[in-house]
Amino acid sequence: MSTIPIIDISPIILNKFDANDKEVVQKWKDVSKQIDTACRSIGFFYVKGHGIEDSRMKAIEKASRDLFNLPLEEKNKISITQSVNHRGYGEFATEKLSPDSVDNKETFDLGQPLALDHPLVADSPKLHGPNQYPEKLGSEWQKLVDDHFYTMLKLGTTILSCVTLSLDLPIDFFEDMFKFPMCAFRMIHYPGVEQSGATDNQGKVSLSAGEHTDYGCITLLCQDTTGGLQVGDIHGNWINAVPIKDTFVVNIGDMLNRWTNGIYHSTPHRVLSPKQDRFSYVFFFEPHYKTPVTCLPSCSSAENPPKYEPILAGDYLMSRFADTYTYYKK
Ligand SMILES: O=C(O)CCC(=O)C(=O)O
Ligand SMILES: [Fe+2]
Repeated sequence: MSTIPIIDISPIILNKFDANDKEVVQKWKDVSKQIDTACRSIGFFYVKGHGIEDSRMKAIEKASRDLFNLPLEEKNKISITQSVNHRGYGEFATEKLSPDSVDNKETFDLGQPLALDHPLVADSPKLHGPNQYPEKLGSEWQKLVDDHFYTMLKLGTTILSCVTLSLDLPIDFFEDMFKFPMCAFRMIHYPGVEQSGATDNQGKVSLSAGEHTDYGCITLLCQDTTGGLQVGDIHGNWINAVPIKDTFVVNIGDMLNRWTNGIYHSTPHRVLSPKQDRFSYVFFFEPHYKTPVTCLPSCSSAENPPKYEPILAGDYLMSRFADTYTYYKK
């Protein structure tokens, strides 16, 4: 059975990349190699030594409980179904990660707030623009989640730099593409259910998030101590991505799989129905809408020609959302 590697990224968190410092370059290469190996095999890894403080994650946990504890009427004032750019609160039964079942979860999505007159918003209003915040929780709440967005953006950028190094691309290759990104920070609440661990009469286990692959580039997940995330390996086994203190679970999404011509694996995963309420905090790391996702220069050869048609990153995400969100089909 495969295992999900734990990668200590502290050497690169503590040493900013500097092409003129051989020792530092070697540290970056060592960490990048481990990340690259995981991306080419199981497509999932844990990162530790990431520098994000436990106190921050505790504050985020409280912020998420405060949000989900609000009355439904209050939460629905900022419903994602009323948002033109996919931000805000998602009620139960809003999302279907697998076509077989509706997910048993509620969500809150937030991105980089851009003013309506920003050129990217004028051009691509479906995934760029303002956020919706719960008015009742005030400006402190808003500041905390906005700050967290930028903290996670920085971590995502660091991991992408490792990918850049591993794939022999110029170090600034992705820089402009991620300046005004479509990244989303998402809080998820899965309620505890009685049938946790049970199977139906066809032997199917009870799920709160159906089997799926992620749509974007890189996903960074912080989960509480409940457990339930499972990752599919190439042998058809489900591996438990058990909660490990002070780590993020990182995985590759379909967009990076396309970009790398299938070299990096976007791996199916799912969430078992928990016995008790479970909370997770996910950062989806994506470039701006107009980014052309075209086979990366180092990922094709005469024997391995590009497998996928070029597509704009935003068009790709939108096509995947259309398959997932029940409200998009109204
Ligand atoms: O909550 C989790 O552990 C996983 C969530 C997930 O896979 C997703 O939202 O794409
Ligand atoms: Fe996922």
